[in-house]
Amino acid sequence: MPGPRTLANLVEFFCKDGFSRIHEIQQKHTQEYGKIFKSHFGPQFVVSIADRDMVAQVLRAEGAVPQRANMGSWQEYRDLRGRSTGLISAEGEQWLKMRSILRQRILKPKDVAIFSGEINQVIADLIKRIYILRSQAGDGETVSSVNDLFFKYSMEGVATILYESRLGCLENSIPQLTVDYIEALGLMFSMFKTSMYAGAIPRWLRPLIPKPWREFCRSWDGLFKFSQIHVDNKLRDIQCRVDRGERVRGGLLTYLFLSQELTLEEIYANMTEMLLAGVDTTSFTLSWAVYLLARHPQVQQTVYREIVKNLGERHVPTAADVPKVPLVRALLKETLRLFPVLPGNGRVTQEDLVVGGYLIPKGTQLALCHYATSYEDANFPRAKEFRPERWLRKGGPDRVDNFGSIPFGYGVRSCIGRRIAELEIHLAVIQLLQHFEIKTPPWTTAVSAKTHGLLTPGEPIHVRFVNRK
Ligand code: HEM
Repeated sequence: MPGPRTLANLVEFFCKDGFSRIHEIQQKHTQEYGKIFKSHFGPQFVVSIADRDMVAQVLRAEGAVPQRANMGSWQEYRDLRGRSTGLISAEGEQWLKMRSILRQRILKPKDVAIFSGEINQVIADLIKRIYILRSQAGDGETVSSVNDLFFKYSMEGVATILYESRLGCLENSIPQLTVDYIEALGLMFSMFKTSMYAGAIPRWLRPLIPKPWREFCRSWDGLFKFSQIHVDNKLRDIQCRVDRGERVRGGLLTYLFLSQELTLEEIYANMTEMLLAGVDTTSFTLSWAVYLLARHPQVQQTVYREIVKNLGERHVPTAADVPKVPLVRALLKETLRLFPVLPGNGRVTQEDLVVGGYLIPKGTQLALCHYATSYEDANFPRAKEFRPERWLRKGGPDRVDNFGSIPFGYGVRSCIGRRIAELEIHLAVIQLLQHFEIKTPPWTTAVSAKTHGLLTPGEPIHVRFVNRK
């Protein structure tokens, strides 16, 4: 099997900061070595697959308990601190148990549709915040770095559903606990790269290169601490109500606490990992969606017209309204095709497999190159262009069997927070367009993507929010 030489790969990643260009390297390697190629990352051997049909073959063949990657370093941290694993880090029976409990509460659209009201309250705060930020700008319209704003929105939105409580991220003065949390999350975000180093550097080298592992542990400490405080606060509240003999109803956390299907440590771990998985992913996607709308006024106008026609200028939408505006859904799909938050995903083969004519032994780490397949003209005609309407056509790319763009993954191990993210983004896009015409300030240039664990906007995105006439 062809592939880059080990030394070339090490130089590319560790000396030329290939970690921030993983998406481009995927495309480059695909052009150089074909749609299936091998690479070495430190001690890790990886087979990369950048072909839609081969990706489909691998994912369709997976069993009841797929493994995404070697989570040794995550597991080691949890053992060190006596913590449980959550959905992302757990494997085998432990994962299966937690997944089957959590999937019953948040995986179906109707499970999260009930949170429309809570999310709309967060959106009302987001819009208030936009008015405040705009009024502070020289032109009275520009919000600098919507990345920051949407980060706060996503965090508030996810936390509202996960912790059943508000954090105050969109307030003028953010509570200290939340500030600490944002810091912990920032640390966690910077951890992605550290995490790769921590995983790639063998244990015996740690005394010589201690920083990645130390930072890795420090960021996890911060994340667990934040989550635990919020979970404990909510659980105390629930317990008081139970003690008072009240009939307690609530969302996910209330259910998990009262049903006792998960241990307290498992609840902490899952809340921590879901928050980790849910904030940046959603905020980057919303930032890109708004960026694309600003740069494509014609598309924006078409989406806006559909909203006004089918929902009205001021109607506050709920999840039930989203199917009435198919272009909004198409916008999200097209945004995630052009900027898949996870530019690549992984699977460890559970059986020997023959893919692309090669025998891949059981236990091999596969890298599924979603970024590369998303930009292939054969999968998506004029793939570089932003054309949300491509997702509307019958028989178009939005087929269940199109593995060219699967931004939430596929199968039993796919993203469990998909419906939460969609709800947050769909409702926010509708209301933002109802309130504002979204434009780019004349002084801004194109923003490119970089990989930072996730595919993120490489620079701040500045946007003008112009009042609708
Ligand atoms: C636009 C937003 C999001 C995108 C693009 C995204 C994408 C993904 C992808 C690609 C995976 C891997 C799936 C696979 O291996 O097949 C994943 C897993 C996961 N996501 Fe998301 N995600 C998003 C938002 C969220 C949110 C809001 C949450 C939680 C509230 C969340 C929680 C998780 C968890 C816990 C996993 C691991 C599932 C498991 O291993 O069983 N994600 N996500």
